[in-house]
Amino acid sequence: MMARVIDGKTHAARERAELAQKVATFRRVVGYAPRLDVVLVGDHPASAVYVRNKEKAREQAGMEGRVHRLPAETAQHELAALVADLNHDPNVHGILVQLPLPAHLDAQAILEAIDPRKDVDGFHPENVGLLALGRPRFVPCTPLGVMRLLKAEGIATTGREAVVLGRSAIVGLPMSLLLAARGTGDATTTICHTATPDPRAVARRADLLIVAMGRAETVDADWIKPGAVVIDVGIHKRDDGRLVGDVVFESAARVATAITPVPGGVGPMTIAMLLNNTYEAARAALAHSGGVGLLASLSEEGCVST
Ligand SMILES: Nc1nc(=O)c2c([nH]1)NC[C@@H]1CN(c3ccc(C(=O)N[C@@H](CCC(=O)O)C(=O)O)cc3)C=[N+]21
Repeated sequence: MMARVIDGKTHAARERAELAQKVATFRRVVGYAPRLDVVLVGDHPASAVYVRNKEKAREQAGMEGRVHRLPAETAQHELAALVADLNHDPNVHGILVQLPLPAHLDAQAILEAIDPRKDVDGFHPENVGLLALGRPRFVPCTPLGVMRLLKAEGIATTGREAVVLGRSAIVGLPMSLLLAARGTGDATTTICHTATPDPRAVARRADLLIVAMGRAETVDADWIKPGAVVIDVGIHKRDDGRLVGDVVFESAARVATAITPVPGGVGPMTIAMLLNNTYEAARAALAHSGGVGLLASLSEEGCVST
């Protein structure tokens, strides 16, 4: 029996359509649209593609935004100055600095310079801390997208064994926090990383296996308990141009009960969640600036946060 293939593209399209409705109402009631500004430094080829995809999705959702393209040799203080400008611009609700940054720049310092209330990536230490404490504000888009995908597919996590392969700050760590969180994942959650002696043996215990190790086509059928759900967060371009994940899809799909493909799995959900976070940032900014009456009108129109 081949696994069911989880269609992230369709789920993401539905998420974006629902968001577009909320954005249209927001614009009508409040008089402007949520705005996401993206900062792209240099000409990393994959980043250029991702940023273009984000732009397309943002426009389709009816949201405002700009892309700030800076040359690869931009200095730390120049990038920091742009971030400060965006922090202070009341028309900008969400800020995303595309990673990776060129090697001479200190990415951590830049991420910490972003106003945490505009940090729609959820990478600022304040937002990571809130998530760790079970009081999430902005949750990183990829793990949030995975949780939405599981929910939409009717895949329960409560009381199940979840294994996360990878402990990165942008995927593995927040993914583990969400899976373990009370009232969110409620799963028994294990993290495997580069110091785990036998990650395959641990992976094989998983009812739900999240693969985010950043190594092309590494996890095959031998890593998977029969009937497990497999979520592949990896994305790599092979020499022949083909996109692949961290999972050997054909092999894994023979053992799993459901699996995400690459492309068309987690990636499209990531972008949809980025736009959702930006909408929430705009709502929160409105509340903060005393737009209580307008917020009430939004709620009456059914635009409640989820
Ligand atoms: N500050 C920051 N925030 C990010 O969220 C961020 C980042 N930097 N740097 C790079 C990674 C990667 N990432 C992806 C988003 C969408 C797809 C996506 O839509 N993938 C499509 C295919 C895209 C293609 O055709 O190349 C798919 O999987 O179907 C992939 C990868 C966000 N990232």
